Amino acid sequence: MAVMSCRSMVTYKGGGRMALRACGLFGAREMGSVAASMETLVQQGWRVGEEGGGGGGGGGGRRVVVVERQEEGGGGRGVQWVFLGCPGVGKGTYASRLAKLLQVPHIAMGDLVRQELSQTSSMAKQLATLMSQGQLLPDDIIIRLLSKRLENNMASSQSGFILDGFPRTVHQAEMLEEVADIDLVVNLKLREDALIAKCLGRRICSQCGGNFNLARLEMEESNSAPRIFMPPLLPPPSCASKMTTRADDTEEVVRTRLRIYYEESKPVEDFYRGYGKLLDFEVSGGIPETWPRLLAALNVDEKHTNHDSSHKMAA
Ligand SMILES: Nc1ncnc2c1ncn2[C@@H]1O[C@H](COP(=O)(O)OP(=O)(O)O)[C@@H](O)[C@H]1O
Repeated sequence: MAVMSCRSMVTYKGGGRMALRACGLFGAREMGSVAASMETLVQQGWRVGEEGGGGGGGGGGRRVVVVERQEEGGGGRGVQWVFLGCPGVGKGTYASRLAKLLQVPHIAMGDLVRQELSQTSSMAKQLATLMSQGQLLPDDIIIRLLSKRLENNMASSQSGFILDGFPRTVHQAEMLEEVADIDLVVNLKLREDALIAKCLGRRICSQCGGNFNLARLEMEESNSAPRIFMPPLLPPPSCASKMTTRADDTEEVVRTRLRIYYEESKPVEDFYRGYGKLLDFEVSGGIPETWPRLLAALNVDEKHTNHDSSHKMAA
C-alpha cells in the first residue's frame, strides 16, 4: 500500500461512501500513525486504494489514499456541518446541542487544542503562549489534531460531524473542501459589545467541564445592532465553587481574537457563501429563545432525532 509522506483527513462521500484521504501536504512525520490507522481500517473491512498522484514527482506531489466501504443498509451518512462565528457567539453551545440531537460527533477545535496543551509535550508551551495572546495556531498543528480526531471517529464507525472552530482561514477552508463534502455552514452572528461581554462572563466548571455564563445582557437597538436580551447561564450549586475562567478571555485578548477573526476568518464566510453553503443566523437572545429559532432555520425537528439527511442548502 502506497502511503507516502502524508497526513490524513477523513471525508464521507455521498451515498454512504466513506473515504480517508491522506495527502502529501504536511510532511512525513505522521506517516507512521496514518499507516497504523490504515492497517486498522483494513482489518475492519475497508477497501484501500489510491487516487490521483502526480504533481511533478520529487516527493512534492500529492497522493490521496482512499479508504471506502459501502455502509450496510444503504443508509445516508450523518450531517457534515461547520459552525462559524466570532469568539463568544455561542458556537460551542449550539454546535454541541445539535451534534447530540443529530447523533454526530461535535468536534471543537479549541477543545482539541486545550487537550493538547494539557499534555506535557514539547510544543505545549509554545502553543500556550500563542493561544494566550489570542493568535491562531500554525496550520500543521491544527491539521494534525483534527486529522487524529477524524481518524478516531472513523475507526469507531462514527459518521458525520459538526465542526466548530475549523476552518478559521481561507487556506484551512480550501484544505477541508478537498477532503470533505461539507453540506452546510452555519454562520452565527452577534453584535460586538455582546460578544465581548459574553467572553468576559464565560466560566467553566473545573470538575465537570460544564460551560456557564455570568453575563446578563440587555442592550437596546443602536445603529445597525439589534436589541439583545440574554439572561445569564448560572451554574448549579454543585459547580458554583469550581468556576474557572479561560486565560484568553481577558478583554485585551478577546479584542485581539476579534480583530484576528475579522482579518482571517471573515473571508471564510465569503468562501462558503460563494459555494452557496452559508446560512447566516443572528443570535439575539438566550438559549431558550435561540435554540428553537435555530432548529427552525435549519429545518431540524427536535422530536425526530433520526435525522438522515445531509441537509444541503436549497439551491
Ligand atoms: N482552526 C484553528 N486555527 C488556528 N488556531 C485555532 C483554530 N481553532 C482553535 N485555535 C486556537 O485555539 C484558540 C481557542 O479556540 P476556541 O476555543 O475555538 O476559541 P474562540 O472562543 O476564539 O472561538 C484560538 O484562539 C486559537 O489560538
